[in-house]
Amino acid sequence: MERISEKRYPLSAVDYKLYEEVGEGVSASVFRALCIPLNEIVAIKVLDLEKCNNDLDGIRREVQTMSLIDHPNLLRAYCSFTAGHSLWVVMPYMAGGSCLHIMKSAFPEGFEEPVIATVLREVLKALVYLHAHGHIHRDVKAGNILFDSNGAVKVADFGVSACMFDTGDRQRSRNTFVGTPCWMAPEVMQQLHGYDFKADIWSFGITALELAHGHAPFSKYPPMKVLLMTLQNAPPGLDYERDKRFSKSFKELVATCLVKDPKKRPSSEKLLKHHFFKHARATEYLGRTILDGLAPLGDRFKTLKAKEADLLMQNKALYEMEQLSQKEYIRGISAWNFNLEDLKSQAALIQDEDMSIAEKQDTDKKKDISNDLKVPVEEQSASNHSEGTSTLDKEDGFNNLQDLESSLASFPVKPLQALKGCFDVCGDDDVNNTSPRDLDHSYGRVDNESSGPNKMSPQNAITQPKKFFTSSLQPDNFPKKVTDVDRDYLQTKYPSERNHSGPLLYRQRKDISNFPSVDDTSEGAVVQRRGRFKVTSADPSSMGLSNNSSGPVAGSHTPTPTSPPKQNLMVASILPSLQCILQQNGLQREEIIKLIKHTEQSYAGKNTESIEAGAVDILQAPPATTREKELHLQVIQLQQSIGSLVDELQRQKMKNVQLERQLSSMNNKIEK
Ligand SMILES: Nc1ncnc2c1ncn2[C@@H]1O[C@H](COP(=O)(O)OP(=O)(O)OP(=O)(O)O)[C@@H](O)[C@H]1O
Repeated sequence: MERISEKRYPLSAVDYKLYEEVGEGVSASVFRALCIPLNEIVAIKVLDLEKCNNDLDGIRREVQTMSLIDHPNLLRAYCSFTAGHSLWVVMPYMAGGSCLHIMKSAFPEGFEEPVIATVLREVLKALVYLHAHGHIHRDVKAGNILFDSNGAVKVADFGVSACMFDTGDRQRSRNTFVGTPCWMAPEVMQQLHGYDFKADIWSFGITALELAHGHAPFSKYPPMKVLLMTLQNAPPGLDYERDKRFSKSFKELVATCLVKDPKKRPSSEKLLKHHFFKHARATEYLGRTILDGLAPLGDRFKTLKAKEADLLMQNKALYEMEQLSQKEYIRGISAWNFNLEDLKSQAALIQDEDMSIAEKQDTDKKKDISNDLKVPVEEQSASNHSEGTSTLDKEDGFNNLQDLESSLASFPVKPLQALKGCFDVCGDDDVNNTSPRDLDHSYGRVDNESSGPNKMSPQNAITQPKKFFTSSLQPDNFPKKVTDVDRDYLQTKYPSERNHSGPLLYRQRKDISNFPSVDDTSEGAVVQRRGRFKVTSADPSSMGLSNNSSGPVAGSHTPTPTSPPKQNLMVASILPSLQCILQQNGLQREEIIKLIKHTEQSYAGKNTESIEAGAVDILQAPPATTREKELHLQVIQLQQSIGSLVDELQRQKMKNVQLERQLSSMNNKIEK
């Protein structure tokens, strides 16, 4: 066991000389530095306290944990002090950088098995220590595994770690949603019964896959989708076909960790005895195999930053979006804390196009996806048989939400079906061809602003963009330009890149704004803030909808805080349906008006005399010429279409009325 250093590190900024930047996190930059009195190279994490908002408690916790730990595989803090508006945390300098950075720089397809075994064994030793001391790390991932110049491994980032022996607020924090979605254990997402150190074992399993492939499973999907996939799909794993290069014992190790039931996962201590670790070597092996030949950390960091800037510049739109959202998002991924029901209602609004985009972008990863998503449970870990097995229907992407749909079965028109109908009305191109600027406008982050369609000017479109569906602002074509490795890095650094949580909402808004009978589409004021997510409320009247219409995301009604979650979900889902029906009605009405105009014009143009005379009924007087006969036929056809459209309109109106009644009675029930 490493002894806590007897050296006394100075507690004043003047005693340190900052060199180049070697890393960047949520609200911190990490610098290589010289501790002048000790003549020692250290790393200093400089946290801008002003940017940390209210998270001083989290910072205090991280620094406290970092100072107290005493294990060779955990990155400890030598000391910390404030300097102006910053907090400086002095720690050992890890010249190799993070595992994620190394993969990005030199191993985009992942590492060989002996490297993986060696790294994972070291990480596991750190977890054994942490768990034995009552800590859950909660953010185990390649980005938090650091190497020194000799290949020694240290797990970093205790920003979100929790102590299992805590009481009060901190104990409660273990019932919150913390971690990074791709690495996050299902029980952490569910927040039903809290979680324990087994959550780290899940993240450890995901990290194993990350090291094997160069990216975490599901990393190409938006965070909300990752959550749903993790909860509802069979756990990811190494595939016997695709991952031939890996041993059976590695596959078993991964399968053992990625069991949805935390009780069935082994403890870190037990896992350390797994026969897979027989493949592990001394850490010097890492120095030789993965660190040798790499540029100095500062240069690599600069290169990655430049590459990242390049990627962002390639898609200026993305750049603009990220300017607005990255800090919040990055903060968000390490400290998610929001309500799963909100999440589900937002996820219900995800159209599955990201799936097809991802596939288009990355055809050779198709198998990957099918393995991750569609491999029958039997092919996964045997222990996972009883776990979630739903496959993802790429046609509509809605069977993730079967429970939602069935809960709405009592409605005359199932909302999700109505939504599908809406998609038919609004083509994909509408979304894909729309500039991100338009997207901004359509999302209209115009809290407290009454904004009709034509009021969505660039000036007023974004007033509070950061936390609001960050990623839905991403242009759909961005992933095409990003490789798997880039993707993973960006997923960590700019995780919203793939988050297309908004197209449906966008479409609805856009369509409504084009719809003449809906007066105003102003975006609602934010009424609830759950972590990075906001629940919005629009003025119902401004939506041109009944007061009973409701829906936390697309909608017009503040959910009753005391409502049972399922009812909230139902209420949340009705509004989009109503909007769709209204849109359809509107479109049909427009059609009818056009047809009537067309009919009148034809009639007026070709039968001026008859009309002027007002005596001849075009339908009764037999047409004289062939042309007249044609026109006559046309008029009859047009009248027939008008008739059927009017019928359809009536039907839709009836449905509207029924839905509104249902909604109103539901609201009454909820209020009771
Ligand atoms: N001691 C160190 N030596 C060398 N590089 C480091 C050290 N500590 C951190 N880094 C680099 O700086 C990056 C950011 O540091 P860190 O993860 O601590 O910040 P953070 O704000 O907690 O980030 P996040 O919450 O996004 O994981 C790391 O990913 C790593 O590449």
